[in-house]
Amino acid sequence: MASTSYVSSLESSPEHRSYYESVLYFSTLTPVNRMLKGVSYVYSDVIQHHIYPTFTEDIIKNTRQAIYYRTRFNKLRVGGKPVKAMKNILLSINVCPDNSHLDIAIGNRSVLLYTLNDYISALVDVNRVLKNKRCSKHFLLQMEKQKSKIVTKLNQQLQQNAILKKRQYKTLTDPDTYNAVMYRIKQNKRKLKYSDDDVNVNFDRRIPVPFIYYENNFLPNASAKIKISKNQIKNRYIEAKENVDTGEILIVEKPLVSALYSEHSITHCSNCFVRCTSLIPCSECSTMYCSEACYDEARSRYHNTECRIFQFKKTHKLSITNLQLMALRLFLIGTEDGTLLKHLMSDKVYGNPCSNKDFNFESVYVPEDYFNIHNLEDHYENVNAEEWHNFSEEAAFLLFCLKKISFFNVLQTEKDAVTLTRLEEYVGSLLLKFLLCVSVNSHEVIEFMDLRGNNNSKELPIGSAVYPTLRFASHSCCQNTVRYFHRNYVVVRASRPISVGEEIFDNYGHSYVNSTLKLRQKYLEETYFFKCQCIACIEKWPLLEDLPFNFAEAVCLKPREEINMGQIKEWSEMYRKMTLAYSDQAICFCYTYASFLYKTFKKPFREHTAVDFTIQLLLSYRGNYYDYQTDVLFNF
Ligand SMILES: C[S@@+](CC[C@H](N)C(=O)[O-])C[C@H]1O[C@@H](n2cnc3c(N)ncnc32)[C@H](O)[C@@H]1O
Repeated sequence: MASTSYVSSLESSPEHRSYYESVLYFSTLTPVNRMLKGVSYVYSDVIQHHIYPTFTEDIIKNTRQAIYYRTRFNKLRVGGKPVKAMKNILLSINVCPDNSHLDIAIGNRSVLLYTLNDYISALVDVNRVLKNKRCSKHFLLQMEKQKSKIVTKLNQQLQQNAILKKRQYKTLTDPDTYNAVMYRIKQNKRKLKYSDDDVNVNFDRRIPVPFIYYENNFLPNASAKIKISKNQIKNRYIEAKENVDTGEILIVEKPLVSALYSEHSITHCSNCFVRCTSLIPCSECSTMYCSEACYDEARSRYHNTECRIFQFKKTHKLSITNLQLMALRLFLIGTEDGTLLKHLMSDKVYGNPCSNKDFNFESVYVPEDYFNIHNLEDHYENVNAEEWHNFSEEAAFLLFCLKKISFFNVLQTEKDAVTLTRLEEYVGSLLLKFLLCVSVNSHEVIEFMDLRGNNNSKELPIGSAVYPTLRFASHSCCQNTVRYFHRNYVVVRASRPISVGEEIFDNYGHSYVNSTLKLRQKYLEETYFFKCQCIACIEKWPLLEDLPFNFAEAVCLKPREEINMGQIKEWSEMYRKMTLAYSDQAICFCYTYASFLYKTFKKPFREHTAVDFTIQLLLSYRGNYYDYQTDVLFNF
């Protein structure tokens, strides 16, 4: 690492420019020049001001530190403090180089997991240690004993499950409660599926990610009932090709890129976002994965280069934001770890990050093709000078990190210097472009927690992601879809009947129900650069508390005498008595009731909104759902 060249070049660099001077400069440039020159303009300021004084090569992995945390773990575990003990053993695993001490720490964690009744995770940990055979004979023997204890417990649990099922069957008379309980038992059973030598376990043992029933020939992650269309105002958007029923699945997909929020880095897999009590670390940096399979996938897509950046402890202290991480990953995936760079730079279209080569509506959509990454919406013409300045600084920081790990030396460009080479400048502009893309195309990934002990449930944001098909969906303040997550997969379903030719709408975070017209319009204009013209905005629908709620007051879509009011009364009573836990019956009833309401009464009506909420809540139980009473959960 030739850090000395920085010293000499920085000594001769100009005085640090003021922020306002910089923003003023950006205001004089055309949008294209901001994209092409922005990073080189701020580059020397960024390294001088933010990075250089503290940026030293400092590998995180450290056996001594790992042993220190393990010793603390042992004291805390024996002292009856499992949560603190778990945190310490995770830290030990996190900092430990890939040697026998890592196996000892993993074996120790297995013992704690066993006492917390988390047998599958305990088994996986033991199997990892036994497979590696790196510890002493004595320790391996202890692990063999631990394994037989765990397997016995798992068998007992399976038997208990069967007994519980029979007992519930006899005692439960209310069909809703019965179904909710059966659903929990089913979940539990799924969690208990294992084989004795499991190492690569899929920890998401709740409900599998659903299938798309009608396959789309062009959009591999979407139902055949939708297509991408285009108009002048919105650019691309999603449209129904056929009538869609309430509850139908429209999209199921993995992210193109995602990034876990750092506060969940020792409780969730960094690649698939599953909550997992037996995470393993990357052998070089502190990133944690649920399995070898996830680790391998991350390495094959983006982690090899990113890992070298993470290995600088100080980089961690400066902290890369989620937005930056996703932009970096987009860059690494799109350019195949830099191998395509020279080819792209000399390409007539891709050589200019501002060029607009449109999505190809007539061929099969391959999300990871550079072509499709390049055509992500970036709004480069709408970003103001101050934002350009800030985005340029963020891109310059990423570029600096790439230079620092010799990314460009491999590509045979000039060595470290403050003046950027043409290739480096090009990479800077791509990073800048991808930062813009991520800021308008990403979604927050949510986990749903049932905190029944506290009489409370909550949605926990765990990371962010860009989804290859969902990214085409426009916003509406009264959207016609509902979305939920399985790990970082997204599932999008219709939340009401959608007719052929109607647009499929997502919601970008502000709904007419809980956000005023002024607030949501401001948010959408500032963040997504458009003025919302959805029906709720045009008709100025009131907030939830001011909506009509009485069936007698609701405006009907057909003559009132044709409406079966007896049926409405019956369904509305059933709806009010429903248990708010997932069951197939409950969700089917809500779909039917929602379809009926949307076909019968004009929006906005409070009952529509209530059923929309219930559908979202019930579906949340199907995705990333955790129950404090039955799951082993840690929040550090
Ligand atoms: C996530 S992208 C959606 C796909 C985008 N239209 C495209 O062609 O890639 C978000 C952008 O779509 C446009 N958009 C989304 N909803 C819109 C709406 N209701 N009206 C007008 N433009 C909208 C805005 O330009 C927004 O920044």
